[in-house]
Amino acid sequence: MKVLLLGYGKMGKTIEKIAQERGHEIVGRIDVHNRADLETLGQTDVDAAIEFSSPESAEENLRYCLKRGWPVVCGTTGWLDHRAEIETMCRETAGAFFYASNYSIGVNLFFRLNKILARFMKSYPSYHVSMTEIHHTEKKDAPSGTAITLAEGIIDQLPAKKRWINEVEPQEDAVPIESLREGTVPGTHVVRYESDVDDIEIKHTAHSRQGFALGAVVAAEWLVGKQGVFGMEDLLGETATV
Ligand SMILES: NC(=O)C1=CN([C@@H]2O[C@H](COP(=O)(O)OP(=O)(O)OC[C@H]3O[C@@H](n4cnc5c(N)ncnc54)[C@H](OP(=O)(O)O)[C@@H]3O)[C@@H](O)[C@H]2O)C=CC1
Ligand SMILES: O=C(O)C1=N[C@H](C(=O)O)C[C@H](O)C1
Repeated sequence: MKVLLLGYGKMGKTIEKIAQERGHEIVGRIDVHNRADLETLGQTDVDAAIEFSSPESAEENLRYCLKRGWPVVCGTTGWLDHRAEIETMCRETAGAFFYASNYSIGVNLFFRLNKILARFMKSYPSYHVSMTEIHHTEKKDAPSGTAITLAEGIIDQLPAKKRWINEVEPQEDAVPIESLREGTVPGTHVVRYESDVDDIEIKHTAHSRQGFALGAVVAAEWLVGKQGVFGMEDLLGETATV
């Protein structure tokens, strides 16, 4: 597979290594300084683009890929106010777009566990839900995309919770998300239910970026030849061996 990397930072470089180990060819490494190189790539030079850039640049990059007819896997967080427009453009152009706030298998299992736990906790209103996410100090967005997906899973299950807030002070109708930025932490997420007498916590700790990068490459392999808007539920429904 001929892979175009849009965003060549920490994730772009980790994805490059894994893609090459899996036998793929990297046909472009685009960052903020060499965007003009995109114009030199022809329609058939790219089988799949993998977009891990910044909250400010993702939407433009995605529009560009869809315009060029390149299937695109996106992992960038913090741009989702524009998600509906990109999904519409994908359908209108008969393109292929895959998005996940987190590509690691472990986190996607954690998403499921989070929903199951929230469903249980619905019957125990004396427990107060809150979340903490910890990431490296270079992270641009807060809360993390993963934390937002977890909060959405809780809001789906707990009728009293209508929204998330990125602050620690509790509010009756909100899931509070605390965002901590420490050293080089790849990504840690904790969901907590606290009562006067005890606490229940579930936690996912990424040890490196390998899991995110492998998931993104597998998603690109899966996306080639498809049309539509996809996410991890579509991929994991079919793949047990990632
Ligand atoms: N979904 C998932 O599983 C994961 C998602 N992420 C998300 O991926 C994104 C990238 O993370 P990370 O690699 O750590 O960040 P980095 O800051 O290390 O890398 C971002 C890269 O994007 C480049 N960039 C900036 N603007 C543009 C542009 N207009 N076109 C092309 N490239 C551009 C930057 O260039 P320059 O350095 O020159 O500014 C940089 O090379 C973040 O949003 C992060 O939250 C991260 C891990 C997992
Ligand atoms: O910026 C990061 O590093 C990460 N971002 C994603 C997010 O915002 O959830 C995924 C992972 O936690 C690492």
